[in-house]
Amino acid sequence: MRIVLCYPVEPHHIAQIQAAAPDFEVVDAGQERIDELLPTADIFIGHAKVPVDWDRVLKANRLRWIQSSAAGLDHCLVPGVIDSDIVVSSASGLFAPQVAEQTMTLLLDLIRSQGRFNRANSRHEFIRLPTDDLRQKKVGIVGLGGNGRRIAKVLKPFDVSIVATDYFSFDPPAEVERLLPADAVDEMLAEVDIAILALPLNAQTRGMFDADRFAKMRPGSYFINVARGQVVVESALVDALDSGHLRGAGVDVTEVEPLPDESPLWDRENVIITPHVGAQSRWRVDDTTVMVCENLRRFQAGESIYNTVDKQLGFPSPEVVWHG
Ligand SMILES: NC(=O)c1ccc[n+]([C@@H]2O[C@H](COP(=O)([O-])OP(=O)(O)OC[C@H]3O[C@@H](n4cnc5c(N)ncnc54)[C@H](O)[C@@H]3O)[C@@H](O)[C@H]2O)c1
Ligand SMILES: O=C(O)[C@H](O)COP(=O)(O)O
Repeated sequence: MRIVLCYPVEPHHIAQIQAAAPDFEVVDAGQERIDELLPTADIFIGHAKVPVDWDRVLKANRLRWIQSSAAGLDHCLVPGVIDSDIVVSSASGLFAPQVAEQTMTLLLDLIRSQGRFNRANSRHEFIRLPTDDLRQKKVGIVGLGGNGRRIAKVLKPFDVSIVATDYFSFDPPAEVERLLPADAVDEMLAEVDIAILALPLNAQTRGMFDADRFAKMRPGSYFINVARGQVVVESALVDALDSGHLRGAGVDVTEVEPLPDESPLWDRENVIITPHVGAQSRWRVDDTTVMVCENLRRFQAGESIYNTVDKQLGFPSPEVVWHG
């Protein structure tokens, strides 16, 4: 039995995984050998950044479990995998602390005019501009999973009120005043000053923030995306910024990555861009390995695996999300 992995492990992480699954051969494919080695895997752990020939993997008929090292599963939930018996689990919630910090970075930079100050600083200009305030704002979080909940927890002490939407119905944490169903997103957008996207990319959410949806947002509101760029029709976001309907946007993810040189999102003082670094952390690989080892133990014991997804939905239910 073979585990093939491709997240950036060091030898001590491999030793940890080997100890958790002594009967398995553990092979570090890196990104370079992933396409070659995936058909030989019983378990795959990682996030392939290179094209994978999934037909070949499915034909080999060996793979039993994909443990994604990313929360987003758009890299592996292809139709053949969805229709197969392969179990798929995500890294949902694993990066919640750093995604929440990234959200705060984008939000505070935007509201406190840091984009303008950075540009002025690069010209050695000491300008004093009025800024906006975070306190007393109403925030709407679209997707109250691992990331959304942590964002709510970190935001609340800034004296904001928070509402959210989610696909599932559950008792929200104390920081969230009201949890609405996913299809009430327009109702929520009409009442908030800041919308934060923390939902997965799937067939239902691709292009969900288009011109009609941006028009539902309150005039002068802010938009933050720490989810996936393709949930947004970026030309519609640009139009909403150009018209002044939106006051600003902070994006860690964009429709095309890297963001093309000619994108109108560059060079705007009211847009803060970070290069998809929401999951980055000095502890990322260590934390991932802890979850991987616990899930390996559960897999071998025939117990339920954290973050197992209903493959038709593409995301895990709140009861199984990993909270560290
Ligand atoms: N910027 C980054 O580096 C970064 C890091 C981690 C995750 N992500 C993205 O963020 C997403 C969320 O991550 P997570 O760890 O919180 O995952 P998660 O699975 O814990 O949470 C996703 C939540 O979204 C909800 N949801 C699904 N469809 C919805 C809809 N139409 N409207 C409202 N809610 C909906 C789900 O019910 C779930 O509670 C991931 O799928 C990934 O694409 C980005
Ligand atoms: O979905 C995620 O977990 C993040 O977007 C991280 O993606 P990455 O593996 O490319 O950093």
